[in-house]
Amino acid sequence: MEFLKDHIPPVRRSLLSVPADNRRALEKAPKLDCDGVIYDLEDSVAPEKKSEARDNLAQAFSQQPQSQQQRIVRINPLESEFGADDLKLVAKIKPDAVALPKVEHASEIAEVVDMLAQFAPVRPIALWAMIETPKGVLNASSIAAESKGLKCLVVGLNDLRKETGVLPQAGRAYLVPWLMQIVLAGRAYGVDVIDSVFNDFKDNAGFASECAQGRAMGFSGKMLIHPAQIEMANQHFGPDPQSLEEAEAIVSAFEQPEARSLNVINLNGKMIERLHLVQAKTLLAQAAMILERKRSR
Ligand SMILES: CC(C)(COP(=O)(O)OP(=O)(O)OC[C@H]1O[C@@H](n2cnc3c(N)ncnc32)[C@H](O)[C@@H]1OP(=O)(O)O)[C@@H](O)C(=O)NCCC(=O)NCCSC(=O)C[C@H](O)C(=O)O
Ligand SMILES: [Mg+2]
Repeated sequence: MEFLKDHIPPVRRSLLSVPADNRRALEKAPKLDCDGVIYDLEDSVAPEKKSEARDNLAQAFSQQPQSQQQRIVRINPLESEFGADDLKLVAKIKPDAVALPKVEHASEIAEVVDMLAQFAPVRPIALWAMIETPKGVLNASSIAAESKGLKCLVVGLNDLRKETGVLPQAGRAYLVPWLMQIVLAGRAYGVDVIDSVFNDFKDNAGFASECAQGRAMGFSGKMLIHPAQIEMANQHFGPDPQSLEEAEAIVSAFEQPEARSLNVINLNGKMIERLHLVQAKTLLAQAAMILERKRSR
């Protein structure tokens, strides 16, 4: 896997949102098997608790300076009375990324990048954008194309439903065109795409079917609200045994001397090209990363 070493896309199957004012949840989060934690200062924290929530995060990060999980802090909008203080905290605790809610234009990302460069000039912090308003969806491609430092688009369907009047329905039929627009925008510009939260955390069948749909649509993972959703998200968005077996077979087939100078081969009645070899190697590398993380826990 030598050639992939610096290019393995980060694994983002499961991203658990944790309200930063909830000390119990903050304590639990680092021990959970999710790929990332989104520490929320925005909608899950009441205005009078924002300051306490920031203090909690400062304490949590100082107690655990490194983490196997990707750590993302979702701040309040910059134009709100809380945005600037949130960003100062981000500059101090240095998470892996800062998530900006309700992004509608690339200029909002640029503004955060500039402010962070002032507060924390040494190490740039990656940006994630929540796409959860009608303008956000319409502008998803310019947001992805023009935002330096942007690594992820995360869909927020609660806000999008609120803003558009689309009803929550199994199968998300009326939302699928917008979801695909966001997937396409991200993929066109090398920005990862994460599917929205599923609110009914006791409905396992509904959640499983939405994970399967999100995976089939091309999302890399799902934002989660409850620890009970982690395992299923990991299963649906992670490499399954059959895909791993197929990936091994593809790698091995291209290693045969007779395949070395071929760009296309017949593998058990299926056309396989070198682009499938790249996909196979990426999958195997991600699976190895997941295993390694499990072992070192
Ligand atoms: C939804 C919840 C309020 C439910 O909480 P609770 O009633 O405490 O659930 P349980 O009793 O089932 O909890 C069992 C234990 O698990 C811990 N727990 C629960 N949730 C979390 C969590 N998110 N992270 C870590 N740990 C968690 C409880 O503390 C219990 O532990 P124990 O005491 O040991 O038994 C709650 O799950 C919750 O607040 N979830 C997150 C809400 C949130 O972050 N909202 C913002 C993100 S959603 C979003 O972004 C929408 C988007 O913007 C959009 O527009 O769509
Ligand atoms: Mg929202």
